[in-house]
Amino acid sequence: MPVAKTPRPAKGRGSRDLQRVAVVIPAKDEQERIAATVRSARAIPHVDLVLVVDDGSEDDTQHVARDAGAVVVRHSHNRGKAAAMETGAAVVAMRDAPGRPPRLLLFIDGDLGDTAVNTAPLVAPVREGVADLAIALLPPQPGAGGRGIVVGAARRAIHALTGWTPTQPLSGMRCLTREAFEAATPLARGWGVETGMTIDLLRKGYVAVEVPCDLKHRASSNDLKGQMHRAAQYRDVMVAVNARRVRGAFDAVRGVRSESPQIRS
Ligand SMILES: O=c1ccn([C@@H]2O[C@H](COP(=O)(O)OP(=O)(O)O[C@H]3O[C@H](CO)[C@@H](O)[C@H](O)[C@H]3O)[C@@H](O)[C@H]2O)c(=O)[nH]1
Ligand SMILES: O=C(O)[C@H](O)COP(=O)(O)O
Repeated sequence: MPVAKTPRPAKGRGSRDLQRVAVVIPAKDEQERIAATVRSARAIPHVDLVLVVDDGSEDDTQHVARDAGAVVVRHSHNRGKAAAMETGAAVVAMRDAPGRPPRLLLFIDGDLGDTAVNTAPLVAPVREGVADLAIALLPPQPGAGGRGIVVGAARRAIHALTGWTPTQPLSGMRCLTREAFEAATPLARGWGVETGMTIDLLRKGYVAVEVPCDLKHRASSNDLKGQMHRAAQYRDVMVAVNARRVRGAFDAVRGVRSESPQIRS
């Protein structure tokens, strides 16, 4: 059984029982699905805050999310998913209560709809100190048109830099401790955020697990829009990876030792 880098307080001494979870939802133009996603996320055990970061939507995402019971903050213009995650984490920190452990952060996408509650299995391994980072493994998605090019590139890069071969390196549904989140900042930009976070945390000795979750999202199809989206994903993943390759080479020259990665699946 893996053990997280940072031990959690023992059960029964009060602290772990007080550990709450904030769901953070970066959302751009998600008015069709955000209400169902928010309502479903509110049903996840230990969640006492559902925060939607409206990333400069041009539709009614912010009002629909608020009406569904979320706390909503908004970027006045679109800044990309990673920036929305950083905004969300900063707002959660402002709302963490003194005397309580900082909330765990559960990042989920805005398009999960009624299946958002099925990210609940990501919380237990982090809350119980089995892992610092729990990443959702999704079942095959109907209508998905990818050929595995971006996924394959991210997977190979993570393996080359950490020794771990993740099954779904781009999966954005992930729960982590506040400490691990801070260790992963500044986040890689845009669509490189998951790949960068996984590399950074494993290199620092944090423990990652992948957990199957029965989720359904709006998968990109094979049309022009889908291909453009994949091209942007590929660009951002490669920027994140190359920055970390360079940093790794610098650290090697300066004699900085990364902790041996703790990897479980
Ligand atoms: O500028 C943007 C674009 C998207 N989003 C939100 O980010 C989430 C993920 O976007 P989506 O369009 O659903 O992306 P996917 O193609 O489904 O992305 C997959 O791959 C991404 C990495 O490339 C991960 O971030 C996602 O979690 C994963 O589902 C959604 O809630 C979006 O509303 C933003 O907040 N800002
Ligand atoms: O559809 C997906 O899984 C992502 O957009 C990545 O695309 P890929 O299948 O080309 O890796």
